Amino acid sequence: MLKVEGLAFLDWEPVSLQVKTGEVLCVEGASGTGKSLLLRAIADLIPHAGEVYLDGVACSDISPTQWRRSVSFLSAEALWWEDTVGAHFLEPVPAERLQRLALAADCLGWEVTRLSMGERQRLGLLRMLDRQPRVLLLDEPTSNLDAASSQAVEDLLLEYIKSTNACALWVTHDHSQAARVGGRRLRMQGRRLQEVLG
Ligand SMILES: Nc1ncnc2c1ncn2[C@@H]1O[C@H](COP(=O)(O)OP(=O)(O)OP(=O)(O)O)[C@@H](O)[C@H]1O
Repeated sequence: MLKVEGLAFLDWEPVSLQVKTGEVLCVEGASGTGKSLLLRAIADLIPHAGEVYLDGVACSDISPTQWRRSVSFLSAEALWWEDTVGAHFLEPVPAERLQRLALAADCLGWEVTRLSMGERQRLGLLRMLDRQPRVLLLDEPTSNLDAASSQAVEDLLLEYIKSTNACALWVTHDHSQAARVGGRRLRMQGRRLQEVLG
């Protein structure tokens, strides 16, 4: 479904990989090894060589807006550009989703400036799902969350991926999270991406 061929950025070795429908591929590696750069290159947010295909369609053959709507990058620190939370959403957020992530029922009416780091992260995730992406590029999606909130986010993401036939590349520093959510695991080391065996 997602095919990355010879994707090269800065002086990292070219990356080739495939992520199948319904699959979650975890990316681990020490800080500064290039995990975020990899996700940003796949989302076409930074200059790169090589090509990325979604269901056989090359990124270079469609508009950047179309690509990023389908292949969505979630930063650990999501940006907010409107004054209120709700102005960032295209559709009403189901009350059940807010409740699952322990978010207040009225939080869409809040000013963005009042949000805690954890609220920003959980709402950033809901904003991404609001666009119904096919590929989720998740950069430490639970880095600001406590254990219970992290579990709720993992459950929601896995349910979304399964029910919509999406797929994900999931960057995490948490080995237990990688074991819970991922099948295949990859590691960034020495400017190259390697498969973690066993
Ligand atoms: N435009 C750039 N030019 C040169 N180096 C860059 C550029 N952008 C990022 N870097 C460097 O590339 C390296 C990898 O950055 P990246 O954000 O991908 O790391 P990471 O593996 O996601 O780290 P962390 O786990 O700390 O989030 C860092 O040393 C960063 O300073």
